Amino acid sequence: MSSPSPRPQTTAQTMAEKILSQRGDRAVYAGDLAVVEVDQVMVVDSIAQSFIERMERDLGAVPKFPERVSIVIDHVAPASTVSVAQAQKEAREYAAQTGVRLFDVGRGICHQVLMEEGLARPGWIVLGSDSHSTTYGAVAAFGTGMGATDIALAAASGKTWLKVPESVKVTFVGDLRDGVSAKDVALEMIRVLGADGATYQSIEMHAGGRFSRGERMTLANLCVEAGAKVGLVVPGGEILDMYDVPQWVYPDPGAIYVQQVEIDLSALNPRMSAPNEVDNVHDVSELRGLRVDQVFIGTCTNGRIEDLHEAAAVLRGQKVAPGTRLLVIPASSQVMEQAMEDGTLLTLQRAGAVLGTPGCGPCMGRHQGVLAPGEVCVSTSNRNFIGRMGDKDARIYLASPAVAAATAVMGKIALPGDVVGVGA
Ligand SMILES: CC(C)[C@H](C(=O)O)[C@@H](O)C(=O)O
Ligand code: SF4
Repeated sequence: MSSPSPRPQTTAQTMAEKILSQRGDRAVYAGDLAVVEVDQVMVVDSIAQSFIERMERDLGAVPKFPERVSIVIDHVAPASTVSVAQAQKEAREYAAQTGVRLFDVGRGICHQVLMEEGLARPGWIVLGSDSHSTTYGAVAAFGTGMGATDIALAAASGKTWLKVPESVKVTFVGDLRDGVSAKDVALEMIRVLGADGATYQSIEMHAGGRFSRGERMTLANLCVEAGAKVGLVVPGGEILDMYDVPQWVYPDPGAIYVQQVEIDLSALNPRMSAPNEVDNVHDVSELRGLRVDQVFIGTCTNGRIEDLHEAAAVLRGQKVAPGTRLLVIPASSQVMEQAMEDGTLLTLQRAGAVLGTPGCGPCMGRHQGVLAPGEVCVSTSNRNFIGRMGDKDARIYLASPAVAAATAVMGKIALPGDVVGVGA
C-alpha cells in the first residue's frame, strides 16, 4: 500500500527553501507553493512584444514598481530585419512611457548587464523572460526564467508564485589543474546530472571559497541545461567582499536533498560537449583533430573579461587558421571597454578575430554568424541542439574559451598545448 510521503521531520532548509521562505510570508519546503516578492523582472528584446501585449491588453496594468523592471535589447542587436527593428522600437517606447529601465543595443547580454548593474543580489528573487536567468544564482539570487505571462503578472503585482523546488546538492572538492576552467566544471556537472536530470529542481553548489563571480556565473548559467529551476552557488570567496550576504541565504545543516553529488576538480581535464546534446560531454583529447569552420567566443556563459583573457593568452602572436573564422563578442560594453583598455582586443584582432557588438551574437542563430549546412562550430555558449546556430545540419561543440582559441589557431579541435609556444 502506498501513501503520500509525509513531510520530513526537520525544519532544516536548503538554500532555495531559505530564500523563498524569507521572501514570502511563511516557512516553505520542497513541494509547497510560495508567494514571494520579486526584486527584479528582466525582459529581453525577443519577448518584449508579448510582454507588452500581456501587460496592456490582457492585464490592463502598468508595472507596479517600474524600477524593478528592466528591458534589455541584446538577442538581435543591432536589429537584423524590419520586424525586429519594429519590436525594439516598441520596447523603447514602452520603457519611455512606463519608466522601466532600458538597456539598449550595445550595452550587452541581459544576464551580464543585470549583474554589472547590481540588479541581482544575494537573497533577491530575479525573474527573467530568458531561460538562462539561473545565472543570478552565482550571487545567491533566486534567478529563474519564466514565460511572458508569468513575467507580466510579476511586473504588474510585484510578486510571483511558484512551487518550491527540491534540491540537488553538488559539492566541489579538490582544485582545478592549470588549463581547466569553470566551463569544464559546468559541462562535467551537466554530464553527471544529465540533460533533464534536475528538472524543476534547485542545483545547490557548494564550492567553498573557490571560483570568482564570473566563474560562478558560468556554473549557474549551465544549470538550466540540466532542466533546473534555479542554480544557487553558496556564497564564498570574492562574493563575500563584493556583496552584503545575509546569513539567511545559507542552507542549514541537515537540509533534505533528493540527490547528492561530489565532483573532484583535480581529476578534470578540459571538457567538450559534442552534438547535439549539452550532456554529451567528452575530454577534448577524444575529439581532437576534427576540422572546424567557425569558432565563437562570447555569450552569457563565457563572454566576460576573464574569458577574453584566457582566449588572448592562447592567441597572442598567433593567427587564426586559414579556412576557419573566429568571432569574438564581449558579453557587455563594460567587458568591451576593459578589453580595449588592457589591449586584449588588439591581441584578438591581430590574431584575425572578427569582433562584434556586445550582445548574444550568433548564439541562437538569429544573426552575426549563422552556420551553413555541414559546417562545424566550436562555441563557448551553452547549447548545441540541432539548428541552434543556423542550419539543422550544422554541428556545434561547446568548450571553454582556451580550447576555443586553440581550435581557432589550429583550424581543428585542439588543446592550448597544441598551439606552438603556448604553455611551453
Ligand atoms: C530568446 C530567449 C527567450 C532564449 C532563452 O530563453 O534562453 C535565448 O536566450 C536562448 O538562449 O535560447
Ligand atoms: S547569450 Fe545565448 S544563451 Fe545567453 S541569453 Fe543570449 S541567446 Fe541566450
